Amino acid sequence: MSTSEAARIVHIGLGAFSRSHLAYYTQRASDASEWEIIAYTGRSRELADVLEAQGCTYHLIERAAAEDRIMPISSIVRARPGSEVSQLVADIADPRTRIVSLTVTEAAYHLTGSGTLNLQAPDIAHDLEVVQRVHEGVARSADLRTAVGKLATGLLARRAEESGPVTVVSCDNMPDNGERIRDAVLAFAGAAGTDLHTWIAEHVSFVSTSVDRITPRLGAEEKQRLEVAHHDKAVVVAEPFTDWVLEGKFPAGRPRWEDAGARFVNDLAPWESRKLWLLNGAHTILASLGLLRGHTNVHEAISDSECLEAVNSFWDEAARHLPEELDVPAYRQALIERFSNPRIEHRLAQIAQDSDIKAQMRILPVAQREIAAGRRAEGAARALAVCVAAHRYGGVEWPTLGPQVMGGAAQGGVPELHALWGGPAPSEVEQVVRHALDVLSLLPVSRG
Ligand SMILES: NC(=O)c1ccc[n+]([C@@H]2O[C@H](COP(=O)([O-])OP(=O)(O)OC[C@H]3O[C@@H](n4cnc5c(N)ncnc54)[C@H](O)[C@@H]3O)[C@@H](O)[C@H]2O)c1
Ligand SMILES: O=P(O)(O)OC[C@@H](O)[C@@H](O)[C@H](O)[C@H](O)CO
Repeated sequence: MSTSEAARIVHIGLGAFSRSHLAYYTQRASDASEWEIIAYTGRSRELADVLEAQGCTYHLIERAAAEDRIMPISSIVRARPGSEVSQLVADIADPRTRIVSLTVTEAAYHLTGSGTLNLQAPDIAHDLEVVQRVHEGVARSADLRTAVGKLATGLLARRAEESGPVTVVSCDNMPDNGERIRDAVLAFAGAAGTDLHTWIAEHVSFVSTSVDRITPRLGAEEKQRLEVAHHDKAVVVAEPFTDWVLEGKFPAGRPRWEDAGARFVNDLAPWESRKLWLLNGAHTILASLGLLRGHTNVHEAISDSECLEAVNSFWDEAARHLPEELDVPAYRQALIERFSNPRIEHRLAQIAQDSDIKAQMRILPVAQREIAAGRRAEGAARALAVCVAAHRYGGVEWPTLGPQVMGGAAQGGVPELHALWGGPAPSEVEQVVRHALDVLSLLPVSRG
């Protein structure tokens, strides 16, 4: 319930996931009545309009293989389109705001391969120009496009209004997500002519998190069916499993998310690697190879022995770089069951979006660790090769694809693999590319 005294979480990137995760944990905290979420979409307006028209409440359906559990959610009190930048900036600067959270997709951070803000990215360059023109009095911050630009501008306004400390929480599937958004904000502010280092060090905490709950985008038919059944145009469907691991301080307070199962740890890195490599890495492999092999959903792809084998050989390599205490065998077993849930329609095409950026964060680190340990990284190499193949040749039948990929190898490897790799010496890249292509050529494609 909205009260003017409630502490606020300003969320950027209202979508399916923030509604199955952040809103769920906040609603289930024992001090939920003291908190409210004001949510902005990243850029589209439809969901904000739909939610506002129904009082921002909606149903979360936890969909198990056997049955549904339905939960009304009401922790969001305002839903606005990301285009309302002036209001978003004012909300970030408002002293009632204690947390700013994000789920805007990995691509929205506009990072280079090494994790720094890409100041040349067209949308970032656009926003830097807007900030410059705002200083000159000839533009409004309302014209900002990127989450980084909006967040940096909101924090600048908070500094000007002396509204006190605040915590930024990234819930996007990226390693070191808190550190990356902090560095991106500092780089953006610096490029815009403002040094925020000292103020941020004293007033803003950037918390890193690992978020885990499969929440697919609904297909049109299912959306319509659920709308009729629940009189709700904004139903969210997620798997029953959920996990949230967080590292960092909350100087302005936070909801008691631990009451809903969240875990606060001193070192997020192993949790994050387990989740990003095993779950998201496997998703990226399934999306690439599964689409090439004619599948539509995750549960179909995981039941294909070729896909399962590709996932398992990548997992075997990843597991060597994860601590025993995290019980990787149990997590792997649980993942197979989660992926196999036939009532979760998680479309491979959705997961395959921006798969080049995702592969850099989910698969490449395992390949690099394996090579550093003197091994051939066969599973990771095959995974990277299928990502590149799907990215480059998606929709093309294998008989055409095979010779094209092999032709690329003859010319010194697939250029996208080189671009993806970024790290080790070229000879190692060649070795992995060749091996990956050998493996690829052994993968028969069954369609229809
Ligand atoms: N869906 C899941 O299962 C899941 C699980 C864990 C983490 N996540 C994280 O949450 C993110 C969002 O997932 P979702 O299911 O809510 O997706 P969604 O498509 O339902 O919502 C995405 C949100 O991000 C915004 N956005 C997209 N591209 C953007 C861009 N370039 N710049 C600014 N905003 C942009 C959209 O406007 C929307 O508000 C994922 O990319 C991932 O990082 C999702
Ligand atoms: O959301 P993305 O696009 O980063 O990745 C697609 C899926 O791998 C992802 O959404 C998983 O379902 C999720 O990370 C599970 O917790």
